[in-house]
Amino acid sequence: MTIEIRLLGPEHADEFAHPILTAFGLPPSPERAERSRRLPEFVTRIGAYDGNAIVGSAGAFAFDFSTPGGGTVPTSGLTMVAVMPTHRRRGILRKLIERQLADARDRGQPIAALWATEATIYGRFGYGIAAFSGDVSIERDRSAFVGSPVPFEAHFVSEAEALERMPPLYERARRAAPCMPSRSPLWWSLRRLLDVESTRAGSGPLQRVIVKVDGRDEGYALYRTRLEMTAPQIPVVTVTVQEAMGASPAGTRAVWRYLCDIDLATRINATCLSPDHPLFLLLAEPRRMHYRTYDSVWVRIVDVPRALAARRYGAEGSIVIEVDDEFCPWNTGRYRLDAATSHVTRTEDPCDLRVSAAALGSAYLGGFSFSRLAEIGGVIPRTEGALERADRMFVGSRLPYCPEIF
Ligand SMILES: CC(=O)SCCNC(=O)CCNC(=O)[C@H](O)C(C)(C)COP(=O)(O)OP(=O)(O)OC[C@H]1O[C@@H](n2cnc3c(N)ncnc32)[C@H](O)[C@@H]1OP(=O)(O)O
Repeated sequence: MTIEIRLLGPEHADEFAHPILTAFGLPPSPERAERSRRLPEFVTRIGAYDGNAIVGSAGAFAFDFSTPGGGTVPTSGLTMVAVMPTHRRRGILRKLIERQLADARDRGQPIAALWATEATIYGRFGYGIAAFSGDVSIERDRSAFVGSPVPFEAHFVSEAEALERMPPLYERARRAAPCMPSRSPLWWSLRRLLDVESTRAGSGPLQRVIVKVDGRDEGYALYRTRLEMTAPQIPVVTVTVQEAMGASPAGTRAVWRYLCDIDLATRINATCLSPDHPLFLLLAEPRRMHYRTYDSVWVRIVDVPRALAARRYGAEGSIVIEVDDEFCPWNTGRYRLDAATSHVTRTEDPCDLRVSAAALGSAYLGGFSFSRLAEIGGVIPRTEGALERADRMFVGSRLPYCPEIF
């Protein structure tokens, strides 16, 4: 059996989707394929072929992730990875990832990122777990906030208004937290604001709300409601939040207060909230949001010097990091990082820290300290105080947070 790896154009979107639809048990959807064709972020479709039959696929979005300190880094967002069950465990995934990372390098994307279906798959390719998220189900009758209330106004907006007023609020939030992808206007309309039957999962139409504090747009909510009548004629409404974003602390407080005060609602459900989400401090009874966590984004460093130069650091000083990278051998070597300027140079100087590619992926956005990673072996300190110095540089004020599964 010879497997050929081919790059596919958007005109092959239907064929490209075949392996992932088979894996997830979904029927072909011309509408979904058309939407994916139109997304400017969807730049790479890789197919694995056995003769004329597609037997594996991997796609990649091109977007910019926010980095600690308010910068951004071009990112290859791996998506729709699947190998047909008839062809599993013959090395096809390995070939697809090799091609994805070569493609990312050609495009000048210093990092790659993904959401994994199974956490056991991607570590071997140098992806490190970089962020966690959680789902909540807030008990509305236990949703009192601590602190002083913030007066606000909430307004329903049309899709066109949402498309104009929500992206700037998202951008303000993105500057404050690492790991948030940039979004084109089409990403907004084809993914975030999309309101077709297949996206509703039994709930009602998408509600689009902007909250204003002191007369200024400060946050937004995208959500649906679902009414069920329980005996004896007791209405129970569940609010399912697609995205709720505050552009400022006041905006965050206002938008969640709005959601928690919707009449008839008993539960407010939301997904993809960061482990340091403000709700942990806003709610008088944070336990009553029933936060359940899972690994979210995995990061793979594709180009070490460019990736390190694309973020800011929390302490000054310099450090020499030696990277071991079997899968992307061009990364292997020693790098001196000057934290004040984010300047990175290759060096032959003795190293302060040795890190695996996956450990560097885990530390890059500040989700894990080098000290913590050293405890499980992905980081080896070579000089006195190196771990503490690296931690002061890399760990930011916010945990990485990706509000959306891609
Ligand atoms: C970013 C995303 O899109 S996440 C979506 C991932 N896709 C899915 O979950 C769909 C269902 N799963 C599949 O289609 C396949 O099992 C895939 C794509 C995960 C793996 O494809 P395969 O071609 O079988 O993988 P391949 O043979 O290249 O294996 C490479 C290595 O990964 C290991 N591996 C592959 N899949 C898994 C898995 N699910 N769990 C644990 N290890 C795995 C293999 O054992 C092999 O290890 P080795 O290098 O030590 O020998």
